[in-house]
Amino acid sequence: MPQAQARSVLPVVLLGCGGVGRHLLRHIVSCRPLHANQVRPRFIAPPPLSPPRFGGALVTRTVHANRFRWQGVAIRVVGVADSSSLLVADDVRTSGLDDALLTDLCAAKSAGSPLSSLLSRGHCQVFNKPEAMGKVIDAATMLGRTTGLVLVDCSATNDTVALLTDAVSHGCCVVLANKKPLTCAYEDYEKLTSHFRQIRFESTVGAGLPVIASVTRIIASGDPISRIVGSLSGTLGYVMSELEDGKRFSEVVKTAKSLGYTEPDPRDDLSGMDVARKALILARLLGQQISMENINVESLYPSELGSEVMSTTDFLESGLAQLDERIEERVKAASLRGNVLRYVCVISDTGCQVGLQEVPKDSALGRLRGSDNVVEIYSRCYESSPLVIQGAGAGNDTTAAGVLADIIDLQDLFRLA
Ligand SMILES: NC(=O)C1=CN([C@@H]2O[C@H](COP(=O)(O)OP(=O)(O)OC[C@H]3O[C@@H](n4cnc5c(N)ncnc54)[C@H](OP(=O)(O)O)[C@@H]3O)[C@@H](O)[C@H]2O)C=CC1
Ligand SMILES: N[C@@H](CC=O)C(=O)O
Repeated sequence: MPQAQARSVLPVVLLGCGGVGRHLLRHIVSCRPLHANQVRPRFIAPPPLSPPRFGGALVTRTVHANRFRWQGVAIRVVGVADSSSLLVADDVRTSGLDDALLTDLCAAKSAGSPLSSLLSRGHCQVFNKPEAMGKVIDAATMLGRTTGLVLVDCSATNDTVALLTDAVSHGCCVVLANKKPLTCAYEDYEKLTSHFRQIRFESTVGAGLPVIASVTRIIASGDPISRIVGSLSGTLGYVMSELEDGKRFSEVVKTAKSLGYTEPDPRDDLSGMDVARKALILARLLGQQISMENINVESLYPSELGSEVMSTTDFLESGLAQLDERIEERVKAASLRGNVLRYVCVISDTGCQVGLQEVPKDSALGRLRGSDNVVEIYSRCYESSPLVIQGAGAGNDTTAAGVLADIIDLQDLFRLA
């Protein structure tokens, strides 16, 4: 029978409360009962055995009862930041933002209100940038040395790299949905991942799909991975399969955005850069010391429609439609040959490429529908029959679920309360 409940408390600071960040907060709140009662055996070293006084059988039972305790987990959200400010609990060492406040925070951000609109609720403070980032470092320094802290990056910016690296060096853990900190300069990547046990980034590739976990396990087993091939963009997968049904490119891209599949600026998807980032994350995991410049990337729009020339809004309102005709022609040409278009990523010892390919309609890639990703991993053990991972590869819900699973996966590094 379980002994008295022991609990790990995981203090969390969330960077970014957009589509993914808000879903994460909702998942944290709704999963509290599940996590509190997590039935996971935890090994507790038994006390040294004294000579049996009451006979062997009794001693054996006592040792077993002591060996396993049942552990629950409590996630304490101590701070939430957006692009301009940080909402933080009054005393991050002892308290978090309560669930009612987190729920209201999600509603306020969805309605476009600033985090400061929640100040009247009490037990929290708001700091605006740049002071806000200093406060995150203060919390990371203090909690990293004592209880531990998980810094969760659900932003879509390069600006968090220094902060995350600093936090890791103070003993904090990091969980990423944001791919940019892992696709920065190689030296920065090395620093950030130098304490590999403290960092999780499953959702950066394939959203909630276990791609990183599978690659990491194969590497750990000494089975050399020779090639990874796949369709790693939920947005481009959705767009390409909708085009087969005769829909207009500009319309399906807007729908993909409304479904939460695209990056904040959909040009990140259409340029191939988002897939290239995923390819770089996987290639670096395989030990390749490469950077973005080493990846061949095919963009689906010309530089005249780039972010240096027009805003995201202008691109969506007028730029996107300029692409309809040329994409439609490519789809039709492929169809005449019995093929469909898929945005394919290939990572091997000889290089990384991401781009549009014609593939047979009845192939594994050709059969993909909607936002599904598919990844084939080839290694010595998986050479003639690759390991295949397939399923929903984008969306706020599944991505946030992947982030939450990563946070929970860190529980063994945290103290029991
Ligand atoms: N959607 C998906 O399917 C998947 C998404 N991801 C990744 O998840 C991340 C989040 O995506 P999504 O939620 O759609 O993006 P959103 O644009 O909806 O949200 C981004 C959030 O980050 C905040 N932010 C911007 N800069 C900073 C900063 N310097 N510090 C703290 N917060 C900041 C924004 O603030 P403000 O509210 O003020 O604008 C916003 O709250 C992205 O990196 C994306 O690539 C990964 C896998 C799948
Ligand atoms: N925009 C991305 C989201 C996940 O990384 C995609 O479409 O795959």
